[in-house]
Order: sequence, then structure tokens, then C-alpha cells
Amino acid sequence: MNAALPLAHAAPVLPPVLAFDDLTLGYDRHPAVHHLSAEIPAGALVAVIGPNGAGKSTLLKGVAGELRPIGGTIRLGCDPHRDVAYMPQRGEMDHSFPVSVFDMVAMGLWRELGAFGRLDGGRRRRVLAALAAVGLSGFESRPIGSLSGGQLQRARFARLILQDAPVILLDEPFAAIDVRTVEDLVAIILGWHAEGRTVLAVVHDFEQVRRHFPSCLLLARELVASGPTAEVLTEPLLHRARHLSEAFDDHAAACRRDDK
Ligand SMILES: Nc1ncnc2c1ncn2[C@@H]1O[C@H](COP(=O)(O)OP(=O)(O)OP(=O)(O)O)[C@@H](O)[C@H]1O
Repeated sequence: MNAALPLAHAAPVLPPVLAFDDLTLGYDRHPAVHHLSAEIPAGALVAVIGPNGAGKSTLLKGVAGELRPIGGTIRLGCDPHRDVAYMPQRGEMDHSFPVSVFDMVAMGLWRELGAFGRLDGGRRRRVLAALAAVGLSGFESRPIGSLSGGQLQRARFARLILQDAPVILLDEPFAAIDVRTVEDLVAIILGWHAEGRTVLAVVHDFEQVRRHFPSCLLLARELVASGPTAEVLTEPLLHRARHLSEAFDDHAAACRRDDK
């Protein structure tokens, strides 16, 4: 599979730098990510790791603009609406949506097309190229409800390819899919990295992290560590993350620290 194919016409990749400054994110004032300060260099390929409930999905939602910070800031060196592509965790909705694979993937052109844009010949070819890149040629008219979990994840990646964004956020892209699909999706992610895009992915499988992700951000509500994978994915730091996570009081008010 050649993951780079449909991106050959891609616009020049912007050099965004993503930075978190004392960032607190949460729900109804209950913090899920605490006082996080970290910088993600442009073009980095970062695995966001940490125990269950550590705030990984919450952090991605914050960067995607779905959650407003309770405190602190997210600095993004590009337009959050135009330049960030976000793939949330797979949910029931994805499968039950009554559209064809072609139409679902074509939604990746939404920002480019706007509400009334036309899917002309050139754009239709781009949709077909994205489907080919994820190994779904021939599936165009299939209802998405008829796809297997792995095929659906391939279609979601094809939609991301069309979004053509310099910053890509992936929440558990490899959850509950077969080994072959994981390998193909990893190849696409590595292609994005080679093109200079900035990719943050929530990944639970540490073996995959070690093999494919040069950098890690280890969360346990607060930042435990971030940097090169070999320095972050260590037993003492993972132990610290587990310990912090277990000690966390889920019913705490807006913040346990009284200095902020
Ligand atoms: N929509 C929501 N409303 C209220 N609380 C939420 C919501 N989403 C997440 N939380 C809470 O925020 C905390 C962090 O959740 P989050 O999903 O970000 O963690 P995570 O690290 O992605 O976990 P996992 O690995 O289990 O997916 C958890 O205590 C969770 O219950």
C-alpha cells in the first residue's frame, strides 16, 4: 500500500507548534487534565499514553477545540478549525450512520467544499485515491453499516487523508482491529510523519509505541513526562503514572492545588 499517494497534491504542510501552558481541561468544572505544560515540536509523531482515565481523550478534545480550557491555554501555530483533523474513538454512531462508504469518506472534503460546494470530477478522483490508499477500492457503494470494524477504521483513515491537515489527532486508532489493518494504518501514520505533519495518537499498546512512535507524552491527569519514547516509556515513570492515577480524587472540585 502506498500511503503517500493521495497526498501527492497536498498543500504545503504548515509548521505548527503545539504548546500547552498550565492547561486544565475538564467537565462541569471537574478537571480531567491538570496544569499541563508541554510543547510538541512541529512534525512530531507523539504517542499519548497513560492509565485509564488519565485524561488522554480529554487532551485531544481540547486540542480539537471540542472542550474549552478551564484554565491555562493551548497554543497552536495554525488555524484550529482548518488545520486540525481529529479522529475520536470509534463509537456506535460511526456504524449506524446510513451513508455509503464513498459519501462517508468524501466528508473529509467538507472544509474545502463548504455547505454548497460540488463534488466535481477531480474531487471524486481524490476520494477514490484515498479509498485505494486504505485498501478499500471496490467498497464505494457499500453502506458503512456493512463494514467490519477494521474496514470501518480504514474508511475513517481515508476521510482523514482527504482532510489533508498539518495536525492530526487520533484517539485509539488501533483499538479492536486486526493485526493486518493495524500494520496498514501504521504505514499511513508513518507516511504523514515523513511528510512533516504533526501527529498525536492515543495508544495503549506499548509495543506499538516503542516500535513506531519517536516521542511520548505520559499523562496521569497531570503530566508525568514527555520526550523521547526511550526516556518516557520506562517502568519507574509508568509506575508513577499508575500511582498518581490511583490517588486521584474524581470528585475533587475544580482543582486540588490551591496555588492556581
Ligand atoms: N463527557 C464527560 N463528562 C464527564 N466526565 C468525563 C467525560 N469524558 C471523560 N470524563 C472523565 O474525565 C476523566 C478522563 O477521561 P478520559 O476519557 O480523558 O481518559 P483517558 O485517559 O482517555 O481514558 P481511557 O484510556 O480509559 O480511554 C475520567 O475520569 C472520565 O470519567
